[in-house]
Order: sequence, then C-alpha cells, then structure tokens
Amino acid sequence: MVYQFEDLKKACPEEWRDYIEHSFVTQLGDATLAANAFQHYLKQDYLFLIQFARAFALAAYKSPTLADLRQAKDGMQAILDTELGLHIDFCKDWGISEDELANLPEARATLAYTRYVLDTGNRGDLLDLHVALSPCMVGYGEIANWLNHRSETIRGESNPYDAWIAMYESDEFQEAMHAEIRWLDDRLAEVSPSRFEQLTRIFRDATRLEIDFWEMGLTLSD
Ligand SMILES: Cc1ncc(C[n+]2csc(CCO)c2C)c(N)n1
Repeated sequence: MVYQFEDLKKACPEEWRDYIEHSFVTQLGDATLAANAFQHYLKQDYLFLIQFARAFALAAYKSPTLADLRQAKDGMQAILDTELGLHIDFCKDWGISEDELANLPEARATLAYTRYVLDTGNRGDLLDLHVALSPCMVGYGEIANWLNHRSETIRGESNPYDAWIAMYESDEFQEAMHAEIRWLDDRLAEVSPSRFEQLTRIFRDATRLEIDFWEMGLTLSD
C-alpha cells in the first residue's frame, strides 16, 4: 500500500468533516456569526500563530536537507510576513489594538493545540511534526474553497467576514496548502502500515484540537 495525504483524511472522516464544516465556519460564511465570537477567535488566533511560527522553527531545526529547511522557512515566513500582519489589520478593524493583543492570556484550547503540536515535533521526527501541522496547513485552504462552493455563503461587502475568506482562498495560501500536500505525499509513500497508524493518531488529534479551537470561538471560552 502506498499512502498519501488523502489517506489521513480518509482515516478520520467524521473528525475532518466536523472541522471543515463546523458551525463557526458556516456562520462565518453566511454572515450570521456573532461579532464577539469572531473577535474572541481572532485574538486567540494571534496567540496561536506565534506558537505555530515556533513550530515551523522547530521543523527547520529538525530538517536534514536544504529542501526540508526551505519548506519550514516558507511556513514560518507565511505566518510572520503575511498571516500575522493580516490578523493585526483585522484586529484593528474589529476594535482590538496591538497593545491588547500583546497582553492577552491564552485560552485553554489555544494552549492545548499549540503545545500538542510542539510536543509532537519535539519527541517525534520531521514527519510527525508535519502531520501535526497539516490540519492547519490544509484545512483552512479547504475551508475557503468549501465555503465558496456553498450556496448559502455570502461574498462581498454584505459579509463582514469576507476578508477572512479572501485571505485563505488567495493564491499564496492555496499554494502553501498544495506544497504541504506534495511534501507529505512524498514522505507518506514510503511508510509502513504501522507507521501510518501512528501518524493517523497524530492527524486525528490535531484535527480534534482544530474543532476545539472553533468551539472556543463560538462559546467564548477561555
Ligand atoms: C486555529 C488555526 N488553524 C489554522 C490556521 C491557518 N494557518 C495557520 S499557519 C498557516 C500556514 C501559513 O501561514 C495557516 C494556513 C489558523 N490561522 N488558525
């Protein structure tokens, strides 16, 4: 059996669907999401991105080849140069200052997800770490595409969350998603069934932690 990234999704279809089609996502698409839920999510996502930049730095440290190093650098650069900047702009538009962001306490869902990924990368190898990162890297691009194909989704000025969808449907993020899938397809083609089983556990856990992150936003939990 030659494994591919798609097989990780197939191994936990309910979790993957609950993540991609979460109520937070559908409400964001049809413009019914409460403003305070989006603000809470944005603030926590700022903290999340800082920890994920560290996870890509860990991937760089664990990289044996120049190509792997470049892949890790691209992930870190996308966060630091693009995604965090857009988040800070979004936050400003939604009445959250950089000062407030700098002093935020981390919600438990943010702590659990980010530290799970860092710990998985620390004790495992580069493939473990990339699998832990993949629901994040692939899921958001997929969510933007799924929302665009959904008839209930409202695009343009009448949806206050339009800029969020636009960010993840952009060529830059779609290309980062495909680069991650290509990287994983190459590595997964060589793993044994028992190794694939281990990686599936990591993928499922990270996907469940993405679901918890949406829940945290919807329920305003800290
Ligand atoms: C909870 C949560 N999960 C995934 C992403 C999306 N994301 C985070 S880092 C990255 C790679 C390059 O910037 C992508 C696509 C997010 N923002 N928040």
